[in-house]
Amino acid sequence: MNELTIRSQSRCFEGMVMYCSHFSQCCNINMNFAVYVPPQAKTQKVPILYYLSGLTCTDENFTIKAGAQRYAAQHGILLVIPDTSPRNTGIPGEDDVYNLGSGAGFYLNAIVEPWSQYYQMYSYVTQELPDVIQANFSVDATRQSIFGHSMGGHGALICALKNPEKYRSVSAFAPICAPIQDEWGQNAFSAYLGTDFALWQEYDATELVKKTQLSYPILIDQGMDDTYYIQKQLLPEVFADACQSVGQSLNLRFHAGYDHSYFMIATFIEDHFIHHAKALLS
Ligand SMILES: N[C@@H](CCC(=O)N[C@@H](CS)C(=O)NCC(=O)O)C(=O)O
Repeated sequence: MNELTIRSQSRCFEGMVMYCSHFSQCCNINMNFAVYVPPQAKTQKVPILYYLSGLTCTDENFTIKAGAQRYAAQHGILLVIPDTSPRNTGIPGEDDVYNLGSGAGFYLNAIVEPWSQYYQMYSYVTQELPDVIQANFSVDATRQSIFGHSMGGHGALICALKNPEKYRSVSAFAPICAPIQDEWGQNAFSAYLGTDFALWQEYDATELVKKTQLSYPILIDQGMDDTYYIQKQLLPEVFADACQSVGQSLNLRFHAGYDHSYFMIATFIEDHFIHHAKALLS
């Protein structure tokens, strides 16, 4: 059940970048993910940091662009980078647009046919994938954290907020912060979740933080020249207001001149590792 196919592996900072695939029970199809196994895993069980990518990404974008392996090796943290959706499901139109279907799973469990047959990304990243990682790598499953970018930054926030005990820390680069209030979110939620507004709220970070607070601080970095920030797809201020109203600790940092790209992520990735290492290694 947890059998992995290793598509490729390359040595990196004395550890290993591995591209893997496996049959996912909950998504009902083969899924891809990338892993960075730090050198420390040769002799001990290491903590795990999940990274959820944004719209249009595969397991490759972060792996090749963020420069994360240097810091994962330094801190002895195993990185897991799932794909952003099931692929090649045969659902009509699945590859037609960048913000729905392939590359746009939104880390939720779809209830509307035909998406619901495959698009169970919330269960996949919070339950099935952690089981697969535990069964196949030298990890300490009691020590795991999560971060992500854009759609994946939102994914990280909801996974943490819905599971306050499961993760030790959370952070995000330019996350979508209030999907039920922006166009990307409304488009995806109506396709995947239908018209049940109460269910929409169950997958919205701003709504969730009003109900459940985390005992640890949330770190968010946002570039001020980010087109999607300017177009109000991300709405970090709305999330910040909700955090403030309920006393959730949030370190929201704005950076002049930075856009939505992986250049921004590469610039601030070290700080995110410091943030997570503090929680994972204490
Ligand atoms: N409008 C863009 C949206 C895609 C986009 O900016 N995706 C971000 C995440 S929301 C990303 O990480 N892209 C891949 C990359 O930069 O490597 C498109 O049509 O491609």
